[in-house]
Amino acid sequence: MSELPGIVVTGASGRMGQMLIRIIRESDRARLVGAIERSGHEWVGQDVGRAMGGADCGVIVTDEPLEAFAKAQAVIDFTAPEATLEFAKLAAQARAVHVIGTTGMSDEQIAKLEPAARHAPIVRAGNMSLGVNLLTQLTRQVAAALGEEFDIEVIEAHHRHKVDAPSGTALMLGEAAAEGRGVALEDVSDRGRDGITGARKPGDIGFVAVRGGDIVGEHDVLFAGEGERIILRHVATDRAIFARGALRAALWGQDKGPGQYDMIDVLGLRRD
Ligand SMILES: NC(=O)c1ccc[n+]([C@@H]2O[C@H](COP(=O)([O-])OP(=O)(O)OC[C@H]3O[C@@H](n4cnc5c(N)ncnc54)[C@H](O)[C@@H]3O)[C@@H](O)[C@H]2O)c1
Ligand SMILES: O=C(O)C1=N[C@H](C(=O)O)CCC1
Repeated sequence: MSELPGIVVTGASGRMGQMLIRIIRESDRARLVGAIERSGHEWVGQDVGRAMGGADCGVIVTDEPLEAFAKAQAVIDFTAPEATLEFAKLAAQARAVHVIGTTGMSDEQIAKLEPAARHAPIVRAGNMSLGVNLLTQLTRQVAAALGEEFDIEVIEAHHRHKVDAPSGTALMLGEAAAEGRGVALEDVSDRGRDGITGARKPGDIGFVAVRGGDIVGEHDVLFAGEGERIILRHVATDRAIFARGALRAALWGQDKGPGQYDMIDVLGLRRD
């Protein structure tokens, strides 16, 4: 029997990094072969099992990604935009599948992934859970059915440590709503109201971001009409849903050619 795919986790000490390491170590379909942290981080040089408060697992945290990627079949990366751009180049060099969960990337940064995707598969999604990816489909359908007499607002809530807004998930849902309406999100997006804003513009898609405590991630897509409202909601209560989705993407990518993919591809939800 051939060896299980080897996976490297970047941002090993982070909320998602630790969850990913746990899920991969529990899996009988993949092996953890590397853990990356930024230079100077106290975990560098330590066994990642021990750094996480358990027993040694034989994987030493390193700040030398290329060396680690060269031994792997996939890299799972939930870090920060600039780090992810660097990891994309290195994963492409190693011909490893790069699964990107990092959010808050600008359009310019996303465009910079293209050269890497010419050499190896990249799977990127602002939310790797099955539930949210299904919700994007429902959002597109409802937006297409309702028309502009229903105002669309995407309301998201996350923990106090989150650094980007709107969340990657909120933007996915906004994109889906815009697609359903046959418009470009950038033309109708309303992000951040303050002061005398004037009345709501018909057709706008609004975003509201709540930050507090330990909220894992909650998203409502509100369709507000005259005399009635529809609310599509996803509530995440456990980061394991994102980690399981990312591992699924890493395994799915093993027999795919170079290119950019998302979780709709991984989950087989693409319609045409
Ligand atoms: N797509 C999804 O399903 C999903 C789910 C949850 C979180 N996220 C996103 O994942 C990212 C991380 O979230 P988090 O809550 O784990 O954050 P976090 O701050 O807990 O972890 C980020 C980790 O990345 C590390 N890091 C930063 N720069 C690095 C570098 N150059 N080299 C190596 N490591 C580096 C940090 O040291 C930290 O350990 C965010 O963008 C978040 O929005 C996405
Ligand atoms: O905790 C976070 O940060 C999350 N980020 C993703 C987003 O921006 O949508 C997914 C949910 C959790």
